Amino acid sequence: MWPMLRLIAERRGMVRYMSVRPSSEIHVNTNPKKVTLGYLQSLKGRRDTAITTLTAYDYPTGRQCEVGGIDICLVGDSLAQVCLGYDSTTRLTLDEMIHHAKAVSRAAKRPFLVADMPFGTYLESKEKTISNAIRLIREAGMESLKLEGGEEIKDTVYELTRVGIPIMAHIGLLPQRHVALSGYKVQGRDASSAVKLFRAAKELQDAGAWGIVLEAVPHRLAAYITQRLHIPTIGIGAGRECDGQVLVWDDAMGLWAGHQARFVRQFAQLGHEASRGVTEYINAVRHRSFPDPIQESYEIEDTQWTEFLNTVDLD
Ligand SMILES: Nc1nc(=O)c2c([nH]1)NC[C@@H]1CN(c3ccc(C(=O)N[C@@H](CCC(=O)O)C(=O)O)cc3)CN21
Ligand SMILES: CC(C)C(=O)C(=O)O
Repeated sequence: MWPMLRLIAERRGMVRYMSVRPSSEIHVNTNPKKVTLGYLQSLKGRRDTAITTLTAYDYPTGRQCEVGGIDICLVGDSLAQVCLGYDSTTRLTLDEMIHHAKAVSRAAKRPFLVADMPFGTYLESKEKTISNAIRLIREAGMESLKLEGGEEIKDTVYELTRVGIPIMAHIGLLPQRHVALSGYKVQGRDASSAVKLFRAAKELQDAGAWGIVLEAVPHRLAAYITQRLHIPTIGIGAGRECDGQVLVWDDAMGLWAGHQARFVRQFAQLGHEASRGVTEYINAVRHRSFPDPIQESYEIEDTQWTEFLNTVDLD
């Protein structure tokens, strides 16, 4: 856009969120080929592009990710809250996760598919963890699994990686531990907790994680971690220096009516649109303008109708 036009548009709030960089310089993967770990790794440290991730919970959201060209579809355990109406992700069962992840994998073929291991499914024993992980890969068609936790879960990450299951780590704000952490709070805001997070990131990388989600950490810390790891970082509330970004589908699309974290930006207002649609539908039904007798209804030929009436009149 011409600088003058941009200025006018900016003043009118039309390009509030547009990058200052001309879009021609931004690398976009238009390759319809399957997103692989190798491709994601190749995006590490790239300044001219970023790994795009959205959560998906069912066939339609998986389909939108597929068609829109999203790199990673995450079947996050936020599923518990945004789709199933539970008050915490800790309520989600493995069977519920598998049921939804299956639907996503039927829809999203090109994106790399990652599912959260639900709370408690990777804590009991090594054997139980591996058999739960195998169900998510075999039954649900997932390609990788995400685990919340710091250096205390590095052995689990190692064991799963060793049997050939690609693992994504997740540090910072850990929603599965919201009770232990006294709520959903930004992590790594003081020097000692920042050190812990940095060390955890390195340990998880050494344990074999192929990538790591950084949730709700100061952007300077996320940038520091990103620069010092050789695996991609995917941020949520972790600033723009991460190798990629992730948002919850319902947050990004304006479908979530509950609490919105500071890091949420709505890229569409589907909730408003759906409310408008419901109201319009109710009005049309009550005013008997729906359905239209020609466009939205079916005919029976006059001769058939007469024959019908003659037949029933005889009864
Ligand atoms: N709709 C939705 N979006 C999410 O991102 C999300 C879920 N649900 N459910 C599971 C977890 C929970 N998450 C959350 C929930 C709340 C905050 C939050 O309110 N954070 C405060 C931080 C305040 C502070 O420590 O200063 C904020 O105001 O951003 C953050 C992440 C992320 N996940
Ligand atoms: C917010 C993302 C990273 C997540 O873990 C989830 O959707 O559960």
